[in-house]
Amino acid sequence: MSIKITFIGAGNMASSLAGGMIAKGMDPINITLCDINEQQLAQVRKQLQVNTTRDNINGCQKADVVVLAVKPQVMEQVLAPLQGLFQQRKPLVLSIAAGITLAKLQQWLGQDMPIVRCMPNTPALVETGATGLFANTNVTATQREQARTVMAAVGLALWVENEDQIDAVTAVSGSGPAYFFLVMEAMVAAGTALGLSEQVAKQLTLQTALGSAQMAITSDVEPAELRRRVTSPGGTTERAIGIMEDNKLREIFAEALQGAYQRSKELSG
Ligand SMILES: NC(=O)C1=CN([C@@H]2O[C@H](COP(=O)(O)OP(=O)(O)OC[C@H]3O[C@@H](n4cnc5c(N)ncnc54)[C@H](O)[C@@H]3O)[C@@H](O)[C@H]2O)C=CC1
Ligand SMILES: O=C(O)[C@@H]1CCC=N1
Repeated sequence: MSIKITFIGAGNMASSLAGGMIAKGMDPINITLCDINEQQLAQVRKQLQVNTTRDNINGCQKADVVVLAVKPQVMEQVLAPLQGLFQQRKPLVLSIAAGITLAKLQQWLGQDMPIVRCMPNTPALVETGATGLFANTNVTATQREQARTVMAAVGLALWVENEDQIDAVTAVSGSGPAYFFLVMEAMVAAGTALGLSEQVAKQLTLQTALGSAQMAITSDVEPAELRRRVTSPGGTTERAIGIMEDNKLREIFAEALQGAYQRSKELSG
């Protein structure tokens, strides 16, 4: 990939995406990260050997693709000074901000800008990210492929059918790693309470998470059936799953994801 990519914002997500792209073979010389925080820039320079700048306009001068990776709350003020340059150069803009609609981005950058809303997640850092994408009508077929290729460099990249589904993607996979990390935390704590050392409980938990995901991904069988195969009648799993069902685990997930979906909508203001 010899396209030039600039990230506005050099935080968690930008460094995960840039790190994943470099791990996939992209030359860091073609990657620029912009941030107002010099410490943040020093860290990514050291970690990734990318170009960095505190000047967003300067950082976007040569970019073919600009990834908007600042918090949704500051997006409007960050984009205002960039509108002139973007109108001249028309780079492909990928926004990863939760809840910021294409309508808002077009209002801030120009109605004719090619923009793709993307919702990645942090496992992009280890090339196992999951991203949902939706493009506005200014994006050409070549640019669609460019956007997909950028995100596919760090994992699964899927187009969704309409913009509303990006909020659902945010609830499922954007925020999703945090749900699994919480489950890991809870299992390690519970295993430790049962007498295992924290280190052993952690290793067993993480390997179990990895193995379960691997099985679910590679098998033709549905997760529900894989679960049943672990659950011997009258056995230990049945007892544990029964307690989870009695405590309404499914309802908790339904409510939690509905909350994330609603919050994604609220962030669009
Ligand atoms: N963290 C996650 O798991 C995911 C986050 N997102 C989205 O990614 C975006 C970034 O999130 P994080 O990386 O977690 O946030 P972060 O807080 O780690 O990074 C944001 C960076 O933007 C910088 N910044 C603030 N004002 C700036 C300006 N005027 N010019 C340049 N840089 C500026 C901050 O200094 C900070 O380093 C958000 O919009 C979020 O909704 C999307 C998917 C997953
Ligand atoms: O929590 C958030 O708002 C962002 C979006 C998805 C993951 N992190």
